[in-house]
Amino acid sequence: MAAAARVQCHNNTSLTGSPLPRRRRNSPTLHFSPNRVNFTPLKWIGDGSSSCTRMVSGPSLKGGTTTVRAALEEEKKTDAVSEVVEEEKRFTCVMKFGGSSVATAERMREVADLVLTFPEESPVIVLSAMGKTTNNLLLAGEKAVSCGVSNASEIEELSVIKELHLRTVKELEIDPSVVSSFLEELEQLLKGIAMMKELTLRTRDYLVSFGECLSTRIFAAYLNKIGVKARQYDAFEIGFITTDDFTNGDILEATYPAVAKRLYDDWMDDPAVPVVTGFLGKGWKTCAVTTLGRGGSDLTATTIGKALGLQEIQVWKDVDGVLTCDPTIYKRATPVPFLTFDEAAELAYFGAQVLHPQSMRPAREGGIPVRVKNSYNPKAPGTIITKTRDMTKTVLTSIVLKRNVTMLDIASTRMLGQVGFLAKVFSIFEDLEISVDVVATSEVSISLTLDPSKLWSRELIQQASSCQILKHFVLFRGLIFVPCKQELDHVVEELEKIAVVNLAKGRAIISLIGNVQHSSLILERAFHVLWTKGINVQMISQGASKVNISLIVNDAEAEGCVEALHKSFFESGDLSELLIQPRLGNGSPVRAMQVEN
Ligand SMILES: Nc1ncnc2c1ncn2[C@@H]1O[C@H](COP(=O)(O)OP(=O)(O)O)[C@@H](O)[C@H]1O
Ligand SMILES: N[C@@H](CC(=O)OP(=O)(O)O)C(=O)O
Repeated sequence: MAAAARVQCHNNTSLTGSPLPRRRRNSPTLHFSPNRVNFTPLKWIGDGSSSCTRMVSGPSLKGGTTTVRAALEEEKKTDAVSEVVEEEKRFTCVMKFGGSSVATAERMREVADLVLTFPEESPVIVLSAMGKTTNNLLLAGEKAVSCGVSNASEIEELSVIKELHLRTVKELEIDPSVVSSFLEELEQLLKGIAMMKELTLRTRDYLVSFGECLSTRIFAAYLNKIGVKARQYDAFEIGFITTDDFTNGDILEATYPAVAKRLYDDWMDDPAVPVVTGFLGKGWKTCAVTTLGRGGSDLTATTIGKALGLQEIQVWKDVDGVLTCDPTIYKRATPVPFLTFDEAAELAYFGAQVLHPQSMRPAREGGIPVRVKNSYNPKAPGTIITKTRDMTKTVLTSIVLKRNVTMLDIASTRMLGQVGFLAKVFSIFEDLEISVDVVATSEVSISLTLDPSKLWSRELIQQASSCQILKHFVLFRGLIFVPCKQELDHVVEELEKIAVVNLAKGRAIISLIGNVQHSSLILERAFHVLWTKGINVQMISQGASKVNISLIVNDAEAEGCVEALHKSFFESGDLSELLIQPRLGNGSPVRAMQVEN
């Protein structure tokens, strides 16, 4: 990113393959140059030949501007030049900042500085809600259901949200009216929930949307204040169309052209850095605000990346990239420099909070690299995620833990043949809208695990830090979900019509993300480690994705397993050396001669 991007084109030939819609011509040509805290004319450097070269950034403005004018006059605004001029208006990247990156006024300032340190970029900014605001909104909503209308204004989390946002605008010295009407509306909404004594999924999505609506308004106002022209956008107003699955909306195809058109049209009319709400969309039938699932701002960023055909998607977090395991589980986790979309998607699906499970899809489809960076440590190289990478020396990339998993062993009562049996089992899960994570089958039985975030009631009770009985609950993004016994009983009841069911709670999935081409080496290591610790693996599955091997163990033992596995795979020498030294059963390397034989 440090080097200036150069785009070369030949006169009278258009730039081919541009994913951008055609735009009005002859509009003023503007370039995002944050060093000057304003937009400046782009620079051109004529090379005297039949081709012209556009310098996207560089030290001198003067000569470049003259050259543009000369070129425009000389060429009488030929198609080729017009195309180059249009090309210049492209956004180059999307920069998404998560809640931890914009948790306070100071952090917002740092993020603005960070954006300004990339003068060669013409970014679209995506923001999440400040700090823990989404969790606080959810908790406030839950409390409102039972607190009574007269107490709704006193909900502790509402005060925390108000205080944080008012303090932030004050510290950033921007007009409080940017947030005040939203905060009043939020209070009214909580009173409404208290009056109805009900919090539907639709209302819940509307409620949490306040977080991103507030953070983006503050940040855009701050950029404007420091002289960088910025424009705030609510994603649900600019074409983010989703399914009507409240709390878990899926982005629909219509989103891509709609978002591209809106952002480009606005830029052409009045150039300004777009600051877009992450996480939010609009249901295509209901037209109500939807959310993309927790952590959904990553998906917003990759969707914009694909829509605009950008060069890069950056997701800025509070860690030095994707790490070899969750640093809150084992602190000696280290950054993984390169990942494929498949590895990242698998890692996210199997529980690594660092990325939204669906977020890799648009990036993969658009072939756009995703860079995971640390906004607290921008110098760290981070992780770059691309379609392919050299896997020859890769054994294991990362270890992911998904906790509080329920495992079901389902054995056929032989009322159905094998094919009918599997189909019936899965149709039961489909009817009950319960996701299955890991599956292992034999002719007459099937073992599987259920996705805890789907299975367990959405009822929130309290924040993790104050809970004494953590082990009995699903912990998800700092919130605790109480188990919904009814839901589970219902699954078992349905399955028992065709099978004998054994239900085991308190399990964990340890996913080994890596090169499954070397599965024997991975499994040999993993089983050796677990055997040494006296741990029995209860189920194993090698995913069709070719990047994941999942092991099911008791939840209580899971963290210890991750730590031991991490030590063995990442802290005891370079495993790739073993790839050219196949081992004998006793663990000793085979001699080169024997390999050749
Ligand atoms: N393999 C992993 N690599 C990096 N972070 C991980 C991993 N697994 C879990 N995490 C957690 O994900 C967090 C970052 O994700 P998230 O909280 O969604 O960031 P943000 O809110 O900034 O987008 C980290 O602080 C870390 O605790
Ligand atoms: N604010 C939403 C969306 C999001 O993406 O957040 P973050 O980027 O902080 O993970 C959430 O907490 O789920």
